[in-house]
Order: sequence, then structure tokens, then C-alpha cells
Amino acid sequence: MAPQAISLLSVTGLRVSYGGPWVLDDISLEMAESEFLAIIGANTAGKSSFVRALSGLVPKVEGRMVFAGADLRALEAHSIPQLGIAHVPEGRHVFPKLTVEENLRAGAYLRGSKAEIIETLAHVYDLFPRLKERFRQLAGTLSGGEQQMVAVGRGMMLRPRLLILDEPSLGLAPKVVEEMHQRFIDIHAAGTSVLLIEQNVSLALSCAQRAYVFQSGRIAMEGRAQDMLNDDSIRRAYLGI
Ligand SMILES: Nc1ncnc2c1ncn2[C@@H]1O[C@H](COP(=O)(O)OP(=O)(O)OP(=O)(O)O)[C@@H](O)[C@H]1O
Repeated sequence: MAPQAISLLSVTGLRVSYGGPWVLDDISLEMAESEFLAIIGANTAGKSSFVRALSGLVPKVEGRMVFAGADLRALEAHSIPQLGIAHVPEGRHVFPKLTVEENLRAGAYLRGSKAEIIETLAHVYDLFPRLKERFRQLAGTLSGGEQQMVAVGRGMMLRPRLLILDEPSLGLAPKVVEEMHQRFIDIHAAGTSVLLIEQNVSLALSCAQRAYVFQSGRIAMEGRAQDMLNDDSIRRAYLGI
């Protein structure tokens, strides 16, 4: 993080458990306003647990998590989106029996006026024109990639300050994955901070500015995404690429 950057998210000494052993231990992470940050690491490294902790979705947490000056641990899970955190969880959770547009509108429950919702819908349709074409289609009948667009679009309906994306490319065709990541770059370029969890390391590092590597519940390394991509020893040791 550049020295003069404004802190958006500050996590210190975070530990997380689901009742058994700590699945995350001593996690300290900083994110600046307007950053595009990636979290990478093997299966079960604790990446999802980290973002679930931010959203108040894990049973046991120790340590400090501050978002835009607010203590996240002091808040109930349902209050966290009000701070401007949109969390798109792993697994494309769309409402299958609702149309595309109804799914998107469900993400706007915290937005003020009707006009504001219409304006935000237009913004989401600009990002994902395919959703505009299919606005009346039941979400359960969409392709996997289109369902992921709905899930991301629903997060964007909050007009978030921070968009958290948990493994958005899981199970999608490579072409769809690339298209999706281009949209994440667009979302970031338009002013939203993005925290991306991604198994596809090369892709994550090619769109993020900085990255943290999680390994067995701890942070193994952190740095500029470009530096990680260019450093052979890091690539071999941590990234498997
Ligand atoms: N609901 C839960 N109850 C108990 N243990 C859990 C739960 N969710 C995750 N864990 C455990 O926490 C550890 C970290 O899992 P987590 O899903 O956070 O990792 P991850 O890096 O996101 O991996 P993946 O890419 O497989 O999702 C794992 O050992 C997992 O078994």
C-alpha cells in the first residue's frame, strides 16, 4: 500500500474457528481505498473463511477488523452490507425461481429511491448486457456464467465501496472466466475496491494490484501482483505456475 493511501480495511491478528481448531491464525492484512486485492492459495488455506469473517459469518473470531473506521466485530452480519460491503459468495447463489431482474432488485434492498434503483440497474446492465437481454428469464435456467453475472450484478446493486468476490470463476469455461475478469477490471476502474479470491493464480495476479498468499490458515507472503508474477522463485514456491 502506498504510504499516503487511505486505509479501507485493516485486519490485525485475526483468528477464526468453526468450533474446533483455528482455521485462520494471526492474519494481518491491509487494503487501501480503491485497491484491487487478490487472495490466492490452495484449497482449505482459509481464503473463504477470511471473507466470511469480514461479513460476520463465522462463529468464532478473535483479533481486529476495521472497515472504513467501523469495527466489523461489533456488528451483526445483516448490518455489514450497510457499510458498503457486498459479498458475492462462492457457488453462484441465485434465486432460481426469480427472474434475472428480480434477482438483481433483491440486491438493492438497501438502496433509497426507485430512481436510484433504476439507475443502478442500468449500470449493471451496461456491465453485463447479456443480463439485459435476459431480464425476464428465470435465473435457474441461465448458464453457469450467466448465473455468476447475476450474482456479481446483485452485489453491484448495493453500489458497494468494497466488492468481495469468492472464487467467481469456479466451474466456468475459460472464455467466460476471462470475460468475467475483464468486468472485474471495469468495476475497479469505475471506482469500486475489489477483493478477489481466486484459484486461477495467473488470472488473479494479472488483474489485481496486490495479493496475499494464504497457506494453511496463515499469510505466507504478500506483495505487488506484478512482482509475484515476475519472480520465478515465488512462482515456484507458492503459486504453482
Ligand atoms: N462451516 C464450516 N465448519 C467447519 N469447518 C469449516 C467450515 N468451513 C470451512 N471449514 C474449514 O476451514 C478450513 C478453511 O476452509 P476455507 O473454505 O476457508 O478455505 P479456502 O481457502 O476458501 O478453500 P476452498 O478453495 O476449498 O474454498 C478448512 O479446513 C475447512 O474444512
